[in-house]
Amino acid sequence: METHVVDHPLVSHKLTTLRDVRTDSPTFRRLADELVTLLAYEATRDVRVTEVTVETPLTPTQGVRLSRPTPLVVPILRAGLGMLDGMMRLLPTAEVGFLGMIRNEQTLEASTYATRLPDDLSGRQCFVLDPMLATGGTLAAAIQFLFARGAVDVTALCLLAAPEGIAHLDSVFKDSGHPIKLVTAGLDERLNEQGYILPGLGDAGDRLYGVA
Ligand SMILES: O=P(O)(O)OC[C@H]1O[C@H](OP(=O)(O)OP(=O)(O)O)[C@H](O)[C@@H]1O
Ligand SMILES: O=c1cc[nH]c(=O)[nH]1
Ligand SMILES: [Mg+2]
Repeated sequence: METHVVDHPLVSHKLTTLRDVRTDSPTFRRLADELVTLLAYEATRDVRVTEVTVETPLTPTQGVRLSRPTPLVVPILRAGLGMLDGMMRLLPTAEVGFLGMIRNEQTLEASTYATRLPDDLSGRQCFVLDPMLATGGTLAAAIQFLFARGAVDVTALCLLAAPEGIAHLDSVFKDSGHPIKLVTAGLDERLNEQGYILPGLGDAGDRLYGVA
């Protein structure tokens, strides 16, 4: 899997404040939104475009427009919802599918409680949004849903990733023949005994929306 850790002082600054335990929910939501827009700029570097001719007030010239079918953006509920607006700001014509997934706190197994995706994703570029890549179980299952419906390539945007999660995705998809890309604001050290990313930022869903 191609992994891109965005190295930019604004990204580091916003991520540091997200990590801070004193950052309240309204500030956390705003910073996550801003950070995603910066990640989205990197994540869409290979978005497919088609050459077109456009008339300026002076003369025709060559340019590009986003190709059809439009990309599909898939936030993984709940915490991925906190990344949706920031992504759509850069890709306003994208379509949005939804996956509701939750990780069992004891077994760390991911399960799916909601699926609202187009049936046919043939030829679609997909962007999956989930702030935390921990064991990788959630993201692996989400990506499998997309490939099963015919998606051709998948880019995951995560605020933070753990080495264990990246290794898991590498092993699950190594023979899949499908390109997968990860764009993240930070690659952290490891998981703790409860499967939380260290140093991390805690439970992203709780910090965005409160304890459910
Ligand atoms: O890589 P994994 O080990 O699978 O863990 C990562 C998942 O855990 C969190 O979701 P959570 O289950 O807390 O649900 P929430 O978004 O509703 O809080 C997070 O948003 C990821 O989806
Ligand atoms: O550190 C972690 C790991 C999984 N999910 C979170 O929200 N945070
Ligand atoms: Mg959570």
